[in-house]
Amino acid sequence: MRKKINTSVRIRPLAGDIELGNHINEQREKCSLPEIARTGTSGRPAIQVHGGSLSCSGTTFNFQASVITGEDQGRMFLALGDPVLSAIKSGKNATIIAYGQTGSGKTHTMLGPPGSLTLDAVQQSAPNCPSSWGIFPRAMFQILSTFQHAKLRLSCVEIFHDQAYDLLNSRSPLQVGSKQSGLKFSSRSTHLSGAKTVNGVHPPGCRCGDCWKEKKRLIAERKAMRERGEFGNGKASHRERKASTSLSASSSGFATVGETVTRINSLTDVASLSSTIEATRTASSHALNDRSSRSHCLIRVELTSNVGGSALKQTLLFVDLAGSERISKSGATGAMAREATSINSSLTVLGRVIQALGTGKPHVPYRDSCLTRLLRSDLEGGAVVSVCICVADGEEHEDETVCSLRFGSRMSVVRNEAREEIAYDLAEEAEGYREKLRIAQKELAEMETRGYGEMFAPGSNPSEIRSYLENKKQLQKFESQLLEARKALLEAKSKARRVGDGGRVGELAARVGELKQGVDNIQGILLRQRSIKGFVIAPKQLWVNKQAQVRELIKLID
Ligand SMILES: Nc1ncnc2c1ncn2[C@@H]1O[C@H](COP(=O)(O)OP(=O)(O)OP(=O)(O)O)[C@@H](O)[C@H]1O
Repeated sequence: MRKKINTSVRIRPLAGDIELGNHINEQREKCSLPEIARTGTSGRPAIQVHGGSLSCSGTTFNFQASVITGEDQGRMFLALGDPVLSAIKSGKNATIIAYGQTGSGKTHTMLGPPGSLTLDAVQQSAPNCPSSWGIFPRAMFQILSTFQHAKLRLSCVEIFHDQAYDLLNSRSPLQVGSKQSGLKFSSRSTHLSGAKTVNGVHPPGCRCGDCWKEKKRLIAERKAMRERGEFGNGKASHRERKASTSLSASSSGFATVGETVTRINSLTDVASLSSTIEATRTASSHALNDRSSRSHCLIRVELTSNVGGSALKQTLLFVDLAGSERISKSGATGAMAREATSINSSLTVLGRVIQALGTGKPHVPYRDSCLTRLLRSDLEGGAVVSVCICVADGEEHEDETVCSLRFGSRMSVVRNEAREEIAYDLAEEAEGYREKLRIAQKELAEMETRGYGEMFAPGSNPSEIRSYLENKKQLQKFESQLLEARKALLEAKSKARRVGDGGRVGELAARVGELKQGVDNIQGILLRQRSIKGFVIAPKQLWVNKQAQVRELIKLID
């Protein structure tokens, strides 16, 4: 049966309320909202809640939503997390999306306040879940205790300037592939025919006559190899390619390819991965938020359980969107203003997608942004979807609040039908993936011998090559040290808040600063080395795609 998307509204208390502590919000929840909210706050409240409806700036919204005010993360989880857990128990996938203007509390709701997802917090609240934690870690806490024999794996992707990055692998860029065509890549080469060659080698994606002939020859050779049985039977192989290498063969839409996937066995793993995400995700400070996320963050958890000897794979997706932002209010300039424009335009596309789904339009513009491409299968019935609209109370936010509530009201009329996932033989599936991996690795090696990977132009200075490779290694080392130092700083800050003593915070903050400087320096040197004409020849798109496919298959077999 097609069900409406479960919508909740979370009202971030006025700034004064947050500073004064929980007791104000407790009173506020018990009493009639507007009057009590006016006491002891720095701003004036703008949102009124009357039974099931909300009004702001003269506009009333009657969509059926649970309205949560105050700082209590447990109540928020009851409204949003519970439907998700029931979906998982009934064999379906689940998705939770946090939407709202910048600073309205999306990250607070989805993950928790800055620096709260630490090992220190886990130890202090054991055996319970830390009270400040948001929906994602709370859901993991529940799943770890309910599905004790299930295998849990997590990956995390951020979308920044419409490009996907792997947050568990130093923000390395990720390809987005179509699930229906076995995660084939949708990106097209932008190089035009007649592109200049560098020392006789053609640039990636070159479409000149010679490259076109070479491509045709490669295709013919691969076909011949398949017919000779080296890549398996031709017809079967074609069918296999048609069947998706993604999680579910029947699913439509797009997915990132080859991102890092990490096992979760305990709440400690959840805290450790969450602090990696917090330390790696792109964030900056502006007038409306000290730590504003500049990217959309998609945390995907894969749960594999044993059902009568077969494996049932389900996914939970937690989406913390970047906030819509009025540049005049946030005061963003330069790169930050460009980030805001990119965030706003991807949210506009999401709005158009929701509008089209809600009004039953035949065309839904999923392809217009990376975010909507990745959410497509979930919105189309791949998952039970819940949305949390985050709004910030206060007259100064009225316009943005009305916009967010409008989005919520459009979202609340969208109906989708989440299918139950089917259990299947995991060993048989892994066998199929192994065969595909063998073929993909062979093709990758073949491409490398033909010079499709990153390489140095013939005749390059050997000492320059050595220094370039050394710098690349050094960058990796510095990046992992920076991540560890950032995580240690989060832990130290959490401990300092608890015991009221700064301890090693200053020392660690200085270390983070030094390492960041080191990373920036090496990145600058590498950029200069890469820009020496004809020194490094960038890998061809075909090779990049094949490499991502190999990583994806390894991930699926694991
Ligand atoms: N309900 C709440 N109770 C207490 N504090 C809150 C609440 N919501 C948000 N905050 C605090 O407000 C600040 C901004 O919140 P947060 O960073 O989650 O906003 P955001 O919507 O994710 O912003 P952006 O889109 O800029 O990333 C944080 O310090 C957060 O802890």
